[in-house]
Amino acid sequence: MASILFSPAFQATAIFPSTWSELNRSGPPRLSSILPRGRPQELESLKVSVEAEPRVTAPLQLVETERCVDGKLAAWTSIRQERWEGELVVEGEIPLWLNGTYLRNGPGLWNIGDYNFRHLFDGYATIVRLHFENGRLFFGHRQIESEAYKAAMKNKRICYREFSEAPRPDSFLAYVGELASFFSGASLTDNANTGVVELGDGRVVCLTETIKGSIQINPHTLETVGKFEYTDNLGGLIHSAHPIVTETEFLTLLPDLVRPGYTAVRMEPGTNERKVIGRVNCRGGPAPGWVHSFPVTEHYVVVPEMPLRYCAQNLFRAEPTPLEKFEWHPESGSYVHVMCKASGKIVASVEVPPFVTFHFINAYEEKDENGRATSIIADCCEHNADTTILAKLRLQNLRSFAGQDVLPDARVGRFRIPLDGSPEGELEAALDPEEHGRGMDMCSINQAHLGQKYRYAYACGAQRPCNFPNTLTKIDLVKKKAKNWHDEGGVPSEPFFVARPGATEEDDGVVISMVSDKNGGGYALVLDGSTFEEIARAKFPYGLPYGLHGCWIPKKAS
Ligand SMILES: CC1=C(/C=C/C(C)=C\C=C\C(C)=C\C=C\C=C(C)\C=C\C=O)C(C)(C)CCC1
Ligand SMILES: [Fe+2]
Repeated sequence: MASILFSPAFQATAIFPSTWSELNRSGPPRLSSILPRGRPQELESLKVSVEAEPRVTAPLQLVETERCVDGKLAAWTSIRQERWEGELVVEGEIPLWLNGTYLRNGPGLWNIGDYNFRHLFDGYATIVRLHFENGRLFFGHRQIESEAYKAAMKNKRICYREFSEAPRPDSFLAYVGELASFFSGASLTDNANTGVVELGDGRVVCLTETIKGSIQINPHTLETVGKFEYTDNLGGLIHSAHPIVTETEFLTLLPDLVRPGYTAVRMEPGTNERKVIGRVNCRGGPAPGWVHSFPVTEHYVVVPEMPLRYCAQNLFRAEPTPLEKFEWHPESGSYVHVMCKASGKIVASVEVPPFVTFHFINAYEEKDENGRATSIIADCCEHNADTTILAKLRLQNLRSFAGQDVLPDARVGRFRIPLDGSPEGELEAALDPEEHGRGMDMCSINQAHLGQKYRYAYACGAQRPCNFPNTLTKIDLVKKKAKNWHDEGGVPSEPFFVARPGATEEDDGVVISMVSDKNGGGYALVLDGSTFEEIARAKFPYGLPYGLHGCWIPKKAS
């Protein structure tokens, strides 16, 4: 019997489903008591009993090096337990107008017992919830119960093809029992670990790049509601991980791996049916370029075709390949296509310099004096056309930082796409990348400026030397300057901007992030959107794995 002291901050409901406990037999100790509820300030220091479970020589053990231990970044370690919920003690002041829920999704479990996954993007999804209510902050996390996760828990081995991991054929066949499935989309994962969106009708859906990996959750309990089934017959295996979601529509791109091209589709709130807006054929290469995200303007869908292209063989290959599911084809050219949202017609298709991006920031139309669009500006987090960032995100590299500056340079890549029929578009840095330490990814903007002219972007930048973006940066695209926030030795996740209700200035609001600190712990962070100064933080009961993307669900007016 061991005991640890938790600060009064944590009034926990600690729940350990048998699957988790079985999986991590030698893992973290179990909280055996359920702590009282009440204002944290009113609670005494709580002594929580923990019992270490007997170590067994089962195939599934949480390996010592994978554990979230003090003094080691929790960002690259598996989540400690399947779920937790409680109130956090807030240092500083959360603005009283900030009422609602920030949900953040990401890969949080990178091992099945002593079997360790290779890549950041392989982990089974962990959804985290920060609920803000009248200055108070409630926190929770939970595993998403995808088929891939449930099968791994049940069979104690990986059963579906993840980003860089593939099951041994006998694992999947034993699970699904059909030879044909191994070579079809059925063996691909539904591990919805990449993002989370609230649809216009209030349903909350976790996403990854497989269409089958669209999973509805309950935003209050984080419970998995079930698979989000699309009722149309559009078929296909993959879609962009980042649909554009507003109160009135859900837009996404479906890459066509058979006849290389992209179909843009729209789904209306209250329905599960995607309708085709239009299609564009690829201009180069054997397969469509990877389209993790794409931007829109008021009237157009911008379809990027990057030379980092899907590779159908790699999707079904058992052995890891250098670029995972992709191949680099610089000779195939790089293009940007512009599709009219109303008619589906292609109004521009230009060749651009080579680029590598996961995340578009925003796009807008530049207009002439008659209000006619003359060109499109589209901004993205651009990795200097260098694919090495994918390998840098392997867990072994992330976990082995020894002070060398190994993070490849990135910039805000600004495309200018002429709408006058010119064959070429431009791509340049929107500001000197030194402003943000030459690190640039995981961006957000004020959503009121989606598809519109905008001035500010929030992202993760770098303070070098580093092996991963380690700052939060606020970029002023007009002054071409950045304000940077940094906690030495820490790793912050996507800075998410939430506008103050009634605000008239673009940066009037807060920026929410979650930070893994150098001591193995972590905290929720709230920065002022305008000054970019810290206004509040709240320590988590333990450090969390790195998360990818979130969404804000404002408190509904009663
Ligand atoms: C890509 C395919 C799949 C899986 C994709 C997944 C699970 C996630 C992709 C996440 C990305 C691209 C995140 C990017 C983050 C960038 C960072 C943090 C950069 C920092 C550098 O500065 C499936 C689902 C396996 C299917 C096939 C295709
Ligand atoms: Fe993403």
